[in-house]
Amino acid sequence: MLTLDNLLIEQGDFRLSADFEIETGARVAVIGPSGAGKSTLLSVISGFFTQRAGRVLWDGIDITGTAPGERPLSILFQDQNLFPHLNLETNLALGLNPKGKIDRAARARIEAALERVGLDGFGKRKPGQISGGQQSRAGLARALLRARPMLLLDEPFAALGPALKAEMLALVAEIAGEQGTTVLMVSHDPEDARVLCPQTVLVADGIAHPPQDTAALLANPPPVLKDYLG
Ligand SMILES: Nc1ncnc2c1ncn2[C@@H]1O[C@H](COP(=O)(O)OP(=O)(O)OP(=O)(O)O)[C@@H](O)[C@H]1O
Repeated sequence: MLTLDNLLIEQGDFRLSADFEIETGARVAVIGPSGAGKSTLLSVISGFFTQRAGRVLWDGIDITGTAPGERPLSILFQDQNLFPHLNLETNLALGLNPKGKIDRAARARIEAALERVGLDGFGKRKPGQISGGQQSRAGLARALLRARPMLLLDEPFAALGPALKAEMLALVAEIAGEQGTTVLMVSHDPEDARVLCPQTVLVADGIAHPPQDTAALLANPPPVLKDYLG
């Protein structure tokens, strides 16, 4: 279980509070107006940005002071955070250990992860030598390989066409289901929330609200969400 305990986030004039829990294995969309603080909330959970007050806990253990790489999570951004000068094999190996060392066991796991996302035989290619959709798959393969309890997605599939995006969301659902992964996904597309996430955290007016039923929220959105959805 992820617990955001009385979090207060400040960034210049910007303030955001969050005080709720997310059950293990839940899939939760994070939606709200541009600039509301969705990415910042994910940065605090992943440890790249430090909150003003409050704590982040995983299964009751305080991870507030834990370095990003040591937290029980993987995070995927739109650019898939792949290193352009390294081939996919090495990019994936860096998900396993910080030096990217590839022994026989690691190679087998990397090959299995690439195969799982439909990229078998692509290990020696660099990110620039594959398509955007394939880069998304490679990013997901690295997250899959790390097999951390939480997967944070910050609009990783926003640049993909509708068919590819649907395919990636289905792949996330499948892999998260198998590994029991807790998923938090920032998206501007309410359809993504509908498809992947039974629950949604609404971030608006300085508050990250506790998770609520996605279908009910989208069927009857509060004014701030209605304005944003158009
Ligand atoms: N380095 C910074 N210094 C001060 N304020 C910042 C900084 N970076 C972001 N902000 C502010 O923090 C707020 C939250 O930004 P954030 O990127 O988390 O919003 P978001 O909901 O993810 O937006 P979007 O949907 O447009 O990506 C914004 O109002 C932004 O202007």
